Amino acid sequence: MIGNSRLHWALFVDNTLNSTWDTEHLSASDMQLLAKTNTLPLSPSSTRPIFLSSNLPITLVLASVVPTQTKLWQTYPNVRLITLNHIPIKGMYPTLGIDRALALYGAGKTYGFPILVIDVGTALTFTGVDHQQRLIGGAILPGLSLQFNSLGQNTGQLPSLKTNSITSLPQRFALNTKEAIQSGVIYTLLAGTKDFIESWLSLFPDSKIAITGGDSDLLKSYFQTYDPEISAQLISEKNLIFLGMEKILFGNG
Ligand SMILES: Nc1ncnc2c1ncn2[C@@H]1O[C@H](COP(=O)(O)OP(=O)(O)O)[C@@H](O)[C@H]1O
Ligand SMILES: CC(C)(COP(=O)(O)O)[C@@H](O)C(=O)NCCC(=O)O
Ligand SMILES: [K+]
Repeated sequence: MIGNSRLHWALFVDNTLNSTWDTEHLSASDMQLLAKTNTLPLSPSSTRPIFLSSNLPITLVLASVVPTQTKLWQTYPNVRLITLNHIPIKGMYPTLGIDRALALYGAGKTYGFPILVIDVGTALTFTGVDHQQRLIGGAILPGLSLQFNSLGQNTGQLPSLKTNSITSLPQRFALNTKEAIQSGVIYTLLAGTKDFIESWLSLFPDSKIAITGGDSDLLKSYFQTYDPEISAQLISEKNLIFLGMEKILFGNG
């Protein structure tokens, strides 16, 4: 899965999700080497890729929301691209992100329909589907890092905060710059997310709510203090997209 911040990898063995890891986006020259040697990167995103090779031909199944990266990866041998046409959800609009459709399908098949998926990634998305597997719709806003970075990059005096520097809920009425940014971004995100959840539950009272993405643990931990009742309803699953892929590729579930 090619996301906007990084690559998310999963190994499927015997038609089953076996393991997952993340790497950085690859360069064109890395890509040429991979294609030539029929190898794939196996490493955490913080270090330089090392390469996994196999004696068996590996089929690479690709889903992407980054067209430049999609183009690069299509030079790899044995590559299959997953598109919206493969996803049995009704009423999807043509430009819906494939990551949203896969996560929605993975979540629905795993926990049941209807379901609302909250993906706290580069962008933060809400995506909801009803009992009949029909897309109801959703919303897109900047994710946590994007909000912090846009403040840091577009002002003269504000620092670009890192999400990992914030471990607990900040003081709401802050008396320094760093905490004022944390308070503004986080309390607004919590209030907005709560409002989307309540609005969804008023339409589908028996719906499950699943949360995924790079900053989902962080958002869920803030909710534990901010609104324990909502927090208890959030099903955390990092692999929603790959559960969706598993079901589409192998019909599991
Ligand atoms: N090790 C990490 N590397 C990059 N981003 C991370 C990491 N851990 C948490 N994050 C957060 O996750 C966000 C990206 O979300 P994620 O769902 O992983 O990516 P994508 O949007 O590429 O699918 C980043 O903006 C960052 O705030
Ligand atoms: C909204 C997204 C940018 C989220 O991407 P991500 O944060 O997961 O990298 C992606 O799903 C996308 O490009 N969607 C297309 C527009 C839409 O879904 O309506
Ligand atoms: K994502």
